[in-house]
Amino acid sequence: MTVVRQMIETWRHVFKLDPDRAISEEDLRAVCQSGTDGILVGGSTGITYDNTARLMSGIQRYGVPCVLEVSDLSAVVPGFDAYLIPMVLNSPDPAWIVGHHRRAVERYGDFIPWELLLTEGYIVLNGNSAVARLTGADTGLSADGAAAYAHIADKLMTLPIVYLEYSGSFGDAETMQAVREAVGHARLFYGGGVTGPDQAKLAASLADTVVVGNIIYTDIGRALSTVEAVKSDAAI
Ligand SMILES: CC(C)=CCC/C(C)=C/CC/C(C)=C/CC/C(C)=C/CC/C(C)=C/CC/C(C)=C/CC/C(C)=C/COP(=O)(O)OP(=O)(O)O
Ligand SMILES: O=P(O)(O)OC[C@@H](O)CO
Ligand SMILES: [Mg+2]
Repeated sequence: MTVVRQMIETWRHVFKLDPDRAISEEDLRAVCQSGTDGILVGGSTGITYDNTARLMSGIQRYGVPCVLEVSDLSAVVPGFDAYLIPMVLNSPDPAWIVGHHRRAVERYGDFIPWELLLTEGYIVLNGNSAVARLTGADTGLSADGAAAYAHIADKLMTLPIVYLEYSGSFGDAETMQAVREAVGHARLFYGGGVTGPDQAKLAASLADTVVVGNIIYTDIGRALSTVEAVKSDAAI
């Protein structure tokens, strides 16, 4: 197992910071010193080399693991602890599954530090999210349909991460349960609509790793409260 795989195996809670959104120094420090297991840097639109590099530098002052979730080839910045590479499994457009990836591998070739890369099999389920619009993901899946993608990612593709993505809204319980049952060896990431302790505990009871994003920018206190909620053993 690679070092970065070992690292994510320990993650229960991570914050996702978007290079395209402003955050104060005070809030950045609070997020980085919150006791979270890592910071994911990522977003689906407006991501540039400069805003990504600036955010990376800000986070790295605090010593928390800092990982780039690559969404744009022009914004691959050296210096992160690891690179997560999304594949949107329920997109009908192969560009979001392997197309951009082929271009990236052609472009970076021998310079790719493969031991720092991990692939994420995304299942995108909130049709109103930016990532669903960008990738045209088929968000009308039943619980069984979502679980089928999870089986494909976990068993046929043996991906290290299955990412159940409801960005902007909290997930459907039946679907979350079905995906949980389908994922065996992969790490199950859940993200979407975790805005306080109750949702954080519920997500933590089903997923291995809970990702908290948008609430950082609207209510920092509630965002910080999710760390302890996820890391405490009790599930609601
Ligand atoms: C020396 C050195 C560092 C070399 C570089 C090595 C390297 C990392 C090379 C790249 C290798 C590679 C294969 C790259 C893939 C390139 C690529 C562009 C792939 C496409 C990825 C993809 C499917 C993107 C779609 C969007 C997506 C899934 C983004 C993930 C993050 C996400 C869902 C954010 C949420 O978005 P947000 O904007 O917050 O949405 P809301 O508004 O709904 O909140
Ligand atoms: O922004 P939220 O809704 O918390 O979702 C987190 C993350 O899964 C987004 O990619
Ligand atoms: Mg977001």
